[in-house]
Amino acid sequence: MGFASSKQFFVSWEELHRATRELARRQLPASQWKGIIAVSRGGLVPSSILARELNLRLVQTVCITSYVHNEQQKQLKVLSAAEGDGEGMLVVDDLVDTGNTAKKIREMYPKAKFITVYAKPQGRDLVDEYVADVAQDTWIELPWDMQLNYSDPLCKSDKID
Ligand SMILES: O=P(O)(O)OC[C@H]1O[C@H](OP(=O)(O)OP(=O)(O)O)[C@H](O)[C@@H]1O
Ligand code: HPA
Ligand SMILES: [Mg+2]
Repeated sequence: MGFASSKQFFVSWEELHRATRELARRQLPASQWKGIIAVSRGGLVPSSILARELNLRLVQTVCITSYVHNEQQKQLKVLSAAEGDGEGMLVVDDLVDTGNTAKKIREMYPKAKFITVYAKPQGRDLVDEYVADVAQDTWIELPWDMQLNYSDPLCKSDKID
């Protein structure tokens, strides 16, 4: 779990799909968009769903990796990036948390519309549009990071011989 997060919000594939379709609906008419820039990796699945819904065939990526520097500060490194200033493009990420990634994206693509599925308070003003609010102290568990597991019932039945 991420530091500074005391709670967890578990997102199923169905819920992610529903929320991302809602995000797509809000981007109509699709004719205003040239394509999508997916913020890899978290933005890849939402971008695929958006591209299908909006019938956009141009899907590019910006590949950013973050690592913790000096035990505290998150540093970002851009491994590869779609060219241009983002004009006519939707830049898509799964979520905004502290807003570090969003700040970098805005610098790189000042003319793009930056959208995410989930947003926490610290970063939400940096996003042009998002679907669901999540509290700052809550870690979002995304479906590709989870698996189905057996869960014990709340009450165990006594064994009958
Ligand atoms: O608002 P922030 O605090 O910057 O956090 C949000 C970013 O963090 C996650 O990506 P991460 O850098 O963990 O890499 P990933 O997409 O490859 O999982 C998420 O996908 C966002 O891109
Ligand atoms: N969940 C998953 N990845 C993240 C989060 C989160 O809440 N915040 C930053 N990266
Ligand atoms: Mg990411």
